[in-house]
Amino acid sequence: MDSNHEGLPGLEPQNQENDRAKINGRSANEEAWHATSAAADGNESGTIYSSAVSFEDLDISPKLQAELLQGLYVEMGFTKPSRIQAQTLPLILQHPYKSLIAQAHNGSGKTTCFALAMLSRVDASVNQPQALCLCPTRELVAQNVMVLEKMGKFTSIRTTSTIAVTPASASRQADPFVGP
Ligand SMILES: Nc1ncnc2c1ncn2[C@@H]1O[C@H](COP(=O)(O)OP(=O)(O)OP(=O)(O)O)[C@@H](O)[C@H]1O
Repeated sequence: MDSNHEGLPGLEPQNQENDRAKINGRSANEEAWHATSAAADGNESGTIYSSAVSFEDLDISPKLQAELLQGLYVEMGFTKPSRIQAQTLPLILQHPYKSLIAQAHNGSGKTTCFALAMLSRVDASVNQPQALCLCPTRELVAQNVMVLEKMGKFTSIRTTSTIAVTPASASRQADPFVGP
């Protein structure tokens, strides 16, 4: 978030963000996305890496480019990459592929970074699992599957999920009175 924002008196930082988002009529996620996107438009070009101004700038697989751009524009409703997307996607999509650890604010668009990378780097003509996304919670599994299905809607790529059942999670499921 913009570090120049004055804090709202009497609120914790997280509550201040939520409150500011409510005042602007946006969800906290939307607010965060607008803030990071605005920063990307500013004069913060100190990076040694190239960054993408548009989704067309990216090395999306030529075989899937039209379908994935349709997914991004039509299904997801995006117009241009957010800052974290602009900075990371060229690294993930360009040969030689790099391993990447990235950190950015909640709601800054990180999911698209790995979702688009997974969809672009699989070979849709090969009918076998080619990309694996490990998630720490079942809610994130559901959220990521939804994004992958929407973004990949115009491709023939299929997404499926599996949830590990541990003794602890199995006993929680068996007892309806134990919390999530
Ligand atoms: N390039 C973009 N243009 C417009 N909206 C976007 C863009 N990228 C992401 N969004 C939207 O911003 C919201 C937050 O994106 P996303 O969930 O990918 O962020 P995140 O960084 O993964 O969040 P979290 O840290 O909470 O998991 C979503 O509603 C998503 O559709």
